[in-house]
Amino acid sequence: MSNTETHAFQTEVNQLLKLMIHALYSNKEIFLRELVSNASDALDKLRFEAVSNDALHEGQDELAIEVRFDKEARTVTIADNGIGMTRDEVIANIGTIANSGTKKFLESLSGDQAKDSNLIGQFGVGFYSSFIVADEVALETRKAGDDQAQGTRWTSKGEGEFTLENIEKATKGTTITLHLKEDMDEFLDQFRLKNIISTYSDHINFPIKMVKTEWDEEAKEEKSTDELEQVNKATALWTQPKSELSEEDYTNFYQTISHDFNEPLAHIHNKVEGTLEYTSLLYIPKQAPFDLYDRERRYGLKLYVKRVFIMDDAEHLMPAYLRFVRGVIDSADLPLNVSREILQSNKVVDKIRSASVKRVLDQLAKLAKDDDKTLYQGFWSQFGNVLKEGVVEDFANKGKIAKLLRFASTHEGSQEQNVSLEQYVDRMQEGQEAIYYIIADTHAAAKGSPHLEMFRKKGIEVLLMSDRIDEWLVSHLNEFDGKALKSITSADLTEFEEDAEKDLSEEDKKAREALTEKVKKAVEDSVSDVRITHRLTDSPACVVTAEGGISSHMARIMEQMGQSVPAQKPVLELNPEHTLVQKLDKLEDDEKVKEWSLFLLEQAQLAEGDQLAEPGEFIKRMNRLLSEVM
Ligand SMILES: Nc1ncnc2c1ncn2[C@@H]1O[C@H](COP(=O)(O)OP(=O)(O)OP(=O)(O)O)[C@@H](O)[C@H]1O
Repeated sequence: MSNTETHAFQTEVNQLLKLMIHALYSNKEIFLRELVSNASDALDKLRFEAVSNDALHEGQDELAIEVRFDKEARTVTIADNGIGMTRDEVIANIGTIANSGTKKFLESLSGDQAKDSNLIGQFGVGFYSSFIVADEVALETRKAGDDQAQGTRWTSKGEGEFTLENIEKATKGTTITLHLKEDMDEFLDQFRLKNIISTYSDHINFPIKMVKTEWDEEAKEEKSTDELEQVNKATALWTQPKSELSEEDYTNFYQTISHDFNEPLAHIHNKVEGTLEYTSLLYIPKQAPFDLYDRERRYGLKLYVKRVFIMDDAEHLMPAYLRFVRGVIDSADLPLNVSREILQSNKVVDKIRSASVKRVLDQLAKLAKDDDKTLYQGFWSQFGNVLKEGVVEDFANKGKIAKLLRFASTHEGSQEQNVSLEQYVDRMQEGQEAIYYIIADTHAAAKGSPHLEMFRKKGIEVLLMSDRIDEWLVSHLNEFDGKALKSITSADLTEFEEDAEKDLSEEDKKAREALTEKVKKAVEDSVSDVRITHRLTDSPACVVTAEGGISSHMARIMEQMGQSVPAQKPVLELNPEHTLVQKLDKLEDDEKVKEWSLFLLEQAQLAEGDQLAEPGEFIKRMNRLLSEVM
């Protein structure tokens, strides 16, 4: 029974294919790198599974990839004798987009081809890159260990649908045949294909073979022989000494394992010998993938044991906050049958992990120190928010990570996060004890906050934070270089009190006390205290968080996350220099005092980005007060 079925591609796949063909046209030879990389993964998987089940080899001990071309049929074929796929796996893997990150990527496309072409760099291209050069693709596969009658053929012209049928396939593994488009004859050439393989796939861990050609003197052309020859070095790149590897080798290997066609930002290659023996080749990408914040996102590290691939996404080898790191770790000290469970609590893994984390952080510190800041700033804009998680997550490296943080600040005035805590400390004023910051929902709200007025006047720098994670960040980063981090919206800013009150007469002090008492009585249901402010110059009032309380910004985040937040009353601070407050001070009618006090409280809450409990009441009150003065 051939059991032929035709399936429609998910609509997104069509969209993706079109975009890919357009965006990668000038890079079209990468199709071979992608297919060889998939073949190599399939061989890796077979080798790993065959450790516990030798029968999976089906008597073929050599694992290899074969690349052939046929000038008459105009095809290029890539075959592997790896793990293969069942019919169900073909349906799940090829022609469907199961990965939620990919779905999000597709949703973000604008439909404008030029703009979207830039985005494709954030997405791994993989199997679909076949359609850049082919107008018809056939994939024949059989799972290792299955009966030879259980093979599957998948064919598609890349235009909306694919067909599946059952076939007999004598050998395990996958063969992909590309029927080249009209203008792709350049790939029907031994020299060209060999050249692409040695450029991109020289260090694939398995032999890549092609049919040997010989010069035919009579016909005056290269003729195929019956022999196969190996066309790549097939040495795992990470086992080579650094001195023998070029930047280009490192980049090509990165692109092979990551399916990213950007260059990496940096690579870190180490061979460790001694009590522990392992090699690590870690890459920091330039661009964040789309699913960086997806909880189910795969990690980018591959684990090998003595050059045998063990697993992808080895999440125990890197903490979550460095989940963007890609690369390979090859250990000589782990057993081949190591499982994810074993990795979770294994001393060898712990040591490799902490050394690898240190290497990545050191590399980042090196980049951050560069005279040319563009690379580090580029990194920060892509991965800064993920790195901040490290302050919360990685106690041992908190100090190192803190040095890598970058913030927007009143010193620069721009939205770009480019000020380090070290720079801030260097610029601190004489006698300044704390590092001041403000957190708001947006950069504009932080920058426009009335709380900054006094700091501006005194010329004290304030860090402007507006990322979602910043509240957690500062709650775990109490100090830097011996200086406390202090929110300028917290009630506790006593260091400025003395300065503000030193020229006041006793009489003035008493008058101010009377004012705060009067206002407190008027709005005592809504506030925890009323004080004279030290932080305002232009605004009449502001609200601050009571000591030990949760900031209103934090309360909002917690509410959005569905957590219950205990009701809290803010502290209302009044600016005695402001006309409105001076007029309020002169009012005698209790009702009027209450109206004006509530009005000042509510406008201060609005300036803070808080939601008013009764916005309608606020409007009514404001209109009443306005009509009185008009
Ligand atoms: N030669 C092959 N042998 C066995 N399975 C394969 C082969 N080629 C592809 N696959 C399966 O199809 C899946 C999808 O391949 P595809 O190239 O689209 O993406 P990918 O390799 O998973 O990676 P990425 O999303 O990083 O590009 C693979 O994960 C693998 O399970």
